Amino acid sequence: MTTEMTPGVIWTGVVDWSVRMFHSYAVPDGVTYNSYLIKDEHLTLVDTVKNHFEAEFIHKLQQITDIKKIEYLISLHAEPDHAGCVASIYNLNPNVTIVCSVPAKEILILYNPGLAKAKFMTVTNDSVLKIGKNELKFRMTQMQHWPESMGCYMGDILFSSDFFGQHLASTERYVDDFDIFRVIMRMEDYVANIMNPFRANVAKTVAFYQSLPINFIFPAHGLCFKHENCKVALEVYQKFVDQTIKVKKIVILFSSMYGSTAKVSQIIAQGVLSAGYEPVLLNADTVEKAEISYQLFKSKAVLIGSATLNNQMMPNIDGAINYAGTLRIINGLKFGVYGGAGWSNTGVEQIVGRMNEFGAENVGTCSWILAADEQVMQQAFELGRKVALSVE
Ligand SMILES: Cc1cc2nc3c(=O)[nH]c(=O)nc-3n(C[C@H](O)[C@H](O)[C@H](O)COP(=O)(O)O)c2cc1C
Repeated sequence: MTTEMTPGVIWTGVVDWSVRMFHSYAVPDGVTYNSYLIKDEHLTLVDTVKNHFEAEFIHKLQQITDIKKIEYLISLHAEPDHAGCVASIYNLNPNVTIVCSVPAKEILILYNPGLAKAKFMTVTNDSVLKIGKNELKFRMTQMQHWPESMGCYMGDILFSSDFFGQHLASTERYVDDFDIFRVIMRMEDYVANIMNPFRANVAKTVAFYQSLPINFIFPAHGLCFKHENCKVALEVYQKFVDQTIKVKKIVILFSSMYGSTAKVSQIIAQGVLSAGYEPVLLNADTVEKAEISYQLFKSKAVLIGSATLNNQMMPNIDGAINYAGTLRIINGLKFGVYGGAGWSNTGVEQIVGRMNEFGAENVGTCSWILAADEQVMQQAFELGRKVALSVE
């Protein structure tokens, strides 16, 4: 199926319904790879799809046009989920001009050496491409994900590439026909897991996009936005760059072997609640790292509970801290640590050190040997409360 998004712009993407893990990023609602065909005097395709879907993609395009008639292929981002069929289009139509940023050209050729012979047009913020009645302008968004990404805009339409994207598989194309809260949640999850390390650069692009007279946003993943709903997408990114995206929640992340650390987590949650914050309990052994990162991204503080295993913190706590830490989600968080051990509480000490390295601020710890008695429970309650009260 293709969809006419607005007169002259046709969605030619594919829906990846069954994917659940995407570059180690859990995507429980699947993924969509969006591509758009602009019908103007010079037929123009904006992005392709992941190579696994080449057959479906080419079939779709052939239903609506002769691929040889495509004059420009705009490759906003050279990552294979969007540029995976650039070579396929070139092979069917060697006369096509591939329009991309300067660094994208090199990446596209590295991925597909056959493209070395293709016609390229590299563009910058000052470039204008006339395709007939319409003209395309470009906005470099380099190092706001990858080093070569860009957006492009045509009148009141913004083709935003990964900006405003969400990992969602859907038969609907516009947010208007979908659950908008789910879209917002998935967009925030995308920001946490992909965009967060690049906040300072993203802020400049958001300011620029806010200044455009946008009436349609066509991202490279997920649902699209039109009219008033464009504000919804812009607002998520504005809150992200303004650092006002957090809500009154505190994550309690734990991993336990024989249950004492798990049991204490419940008491910690009571302490958090007593201070007026909502506890979000996440078992690191059953919740995906991407979900943990999203919850930390939305939270004002974190309490981490871990048993000691072979003198270390539990492995899934280690993995979650590293994943969120390198995404810079831990930086600036207030935190408490708790946990049980058999003879020496090195796991708790190790977590404090790791969290400090990632720029978080320790508020306190609570530890015990083998079983948590009533005194430990009281200390745990106080720790939960203290961490919550430490948040401004
Ligand atoms: C495989 C294994 C390795 C362990 N290694 C350590 C250790 O290095 N240091 C320690 O103090 N306790 C160690 N323990 C003991 C646990 O930390 C202890 O049972 C603790 O109470 C578990 O907390 P939990 O009830 O939350 O699982 C180990 C236990 C197991 C099963």
